[in-house]
Amino acid sequence: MTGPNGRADTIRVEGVSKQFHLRHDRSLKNLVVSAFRGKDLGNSFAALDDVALTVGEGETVALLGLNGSGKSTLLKLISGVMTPDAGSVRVRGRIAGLIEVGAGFHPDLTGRENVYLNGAILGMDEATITRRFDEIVAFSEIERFIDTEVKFYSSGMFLRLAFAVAVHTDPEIFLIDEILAVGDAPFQQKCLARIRELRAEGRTLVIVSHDLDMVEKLCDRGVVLERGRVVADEDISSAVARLR
Ligand SMILES: Nc1ncnc2c1ncn2[C@@H]1O[C@H](COP(=O)(O)OP(=O)(O)OP(=O)(O)O)[C@@H](O)[C@H]1O
Repeated sequence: MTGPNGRADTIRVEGVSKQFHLRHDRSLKNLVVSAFRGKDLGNSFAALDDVALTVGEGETVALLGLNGSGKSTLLKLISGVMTPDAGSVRVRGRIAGLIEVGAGFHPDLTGRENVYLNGAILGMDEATITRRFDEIVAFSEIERFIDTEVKFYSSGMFLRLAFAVAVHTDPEIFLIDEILAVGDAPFQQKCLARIRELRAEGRTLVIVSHDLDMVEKLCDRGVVLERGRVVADEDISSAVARLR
C-alpha cells in the first residue's frame, strides 16, 4: 500500500462508524414495557460516521475538533482498544499508545511491577525491559516511588511512568491523547523533546490535542473532525486556523 505522498501506509481507516447508546431511564418497568413494544430505549448516536483516514510511514498527524467530535474514539479504534461497528482499521507496525492516564497499569502492583506488565503489553520481552529498566525509571523521575503501589500515584506520576515505558518500547507508531496535559511544565517539555526526537527518527505520530500551538509545532498534517465526520484533512497551519 502506498499513500498519496509516495510513502507506505501504516494506518488505513476505511468507512469507519462507531455508535454509542445514550441510555436514559433504565428502570425495570420501562425495560419490560419497551421490550413488549419492541422499542429501543437507548438513544443511539454516531460518534464516528463513515470516517476514512490514511497515514503514511513517518507522517505526523493531529486529530483536531471541538469537544465530543470523535477524536479520542478514532484514536482508540486505531490503537485497537475499541472496535468499529462498520468499516475497517488496518495498522502496520508496532504501536505505543498513551490514550488514557493509568490504562494498562494494575493498581495493586508497584511501579516496578507495572513497568514489566506495561512493557510486556507493549511487546517487550523481559530481558529487554530489564536492560532498559533504569533508563525508563530515570526518564520518569519517580525513582523514590518505584516500589509503591500505583494506586497511590497522582495522575502526573502515572503519566510519567506510562510515557517513559512507551517511549522505550521502540514504537513505529506513537498515539497520544490529551494526557500530556496532566504533566507539570518541565515534564511536558521533556515529553515534547522526546516526541520531536521520535519524529526526527521517522516514527509515525498521531496526536489528539486542543493545544493548537503545540500541535502546530509537532505535526505536519491536521485532520479536523466535526460531529464524527472528517471535514478537513490538510496541512497543519490550515487545519489549526479553522479552530482558532
Ligand atoms: N464509551 C462511551 N460510551 C458512550 N458514549 C461515548 C463513549 N465514548 C465516547 N462517547 C461519546 O462519543 C462522542 C465522541 O467522544 P470522543 O471522546 O471521541 O470526543 P473527542 O473529540 O475526543 O472529545 P474531547 O475533545 O471532549 O476529548 C461524545 O459525545 C462522547 O460522549
